[in-house]
Amino acid sequence: MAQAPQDPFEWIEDEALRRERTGLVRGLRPRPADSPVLDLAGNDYLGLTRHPEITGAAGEAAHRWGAGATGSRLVTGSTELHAELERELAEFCGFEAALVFSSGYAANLAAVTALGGPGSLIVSDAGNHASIVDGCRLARAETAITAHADPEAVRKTLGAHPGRRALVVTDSVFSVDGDAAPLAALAEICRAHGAALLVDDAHGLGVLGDGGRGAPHTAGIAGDGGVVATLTLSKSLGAQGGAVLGPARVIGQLINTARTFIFDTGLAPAAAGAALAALRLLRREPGRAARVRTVAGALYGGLTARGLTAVRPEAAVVSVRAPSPSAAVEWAGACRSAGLAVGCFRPPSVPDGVSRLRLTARADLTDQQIAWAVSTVARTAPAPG
Ligand SMILES: Cc1ncc(COP(=O)(O)O)c(C=O)c1O
Repeated sequence: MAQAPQDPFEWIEDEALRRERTGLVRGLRPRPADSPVLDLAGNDYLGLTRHPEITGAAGEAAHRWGAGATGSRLVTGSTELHAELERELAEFCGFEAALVFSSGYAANLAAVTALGGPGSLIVSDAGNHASIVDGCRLARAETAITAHADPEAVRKTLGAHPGRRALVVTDSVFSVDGDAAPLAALAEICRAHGAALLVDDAHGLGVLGDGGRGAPHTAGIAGDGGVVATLTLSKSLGAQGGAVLGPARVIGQLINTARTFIFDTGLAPAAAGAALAALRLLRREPGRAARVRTVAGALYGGLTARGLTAVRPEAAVVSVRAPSPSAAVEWAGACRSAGLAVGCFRPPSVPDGVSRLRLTARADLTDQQIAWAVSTVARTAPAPG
């Protein structure tokens, strides 16, 4: 008798069961447009995503150029919006040239794979964002993972491979804990070893330094011939998309070899228009960057004064330690029920044993909202285990 055919997705149920047992189930919930919840989970650091100037620019761009880019820019060409955005981003952050991508994720895949090819060495910080990790996997280079924010480990690794083409890659501000990379030291080490340095400044743009020009500019390394940066347009600029900034010859190399540029539809005109309008607004109102840092400091100060363990924030991310994945989920849920949305980080987004609530500072928060957010997080905290 013929056997009943096997269920091709039985394994999914086994995995789902395992996630349930370990408190790691993820799911989507509806997001009403006019939610009364105070949002400290998103990355709208400058409070620009609903700013009428930005949404207006997005609408105008879509009206003029279409809702989508319709293809790769190598096929359909570059709109003046894309060109202006690239010119102004590069100039603002202190680099020679820029190239925009459909996301920060795609920008990181592009930069890591194009600059760290087969035969080369990539030296990547253990705390780097998943898009860098994936870039390393796709690059087909030898990858050395170094201890978190440890320049001496980078020096030692490069020293063990003299004369080898090498790329050192790091987040400027790390996504989970909001701590900073030692950029000046890394740049000096890279210079001494003839290695390139790639800095993912997703969390620095719009927040760090003079008017929000970002971490490489602040560290005084933006114009170095060996330094390249990646950005996202989806956090401080309130839009969507990503960019790579660096010497013109690096940008030329990306246009010719980066698969996420060549085989991906270009950045949507609405996103390019919104990001450009946000960048111009930031230049007009540079105080927004400093305000984000003040708000982050006030959140951190309030939370630690109430006995919670948090990491001193370098930019907008304020990370609070949770005792376990399930405690983090319950804590974030209790905050939401009280009207406060906070991020909840647990494995596999972060290493085992590391669960966090993450609050993101926003320039448009009032002092009253900050005080209320602090008291809500403290009041809903799980009892110390
Ligand atoms: C450090 C870092 N790099 C890259 C990205 C990816 O950017 P995007 O969301 O634009 O793809 C993020 C976003 O979460 C990030 O935090």
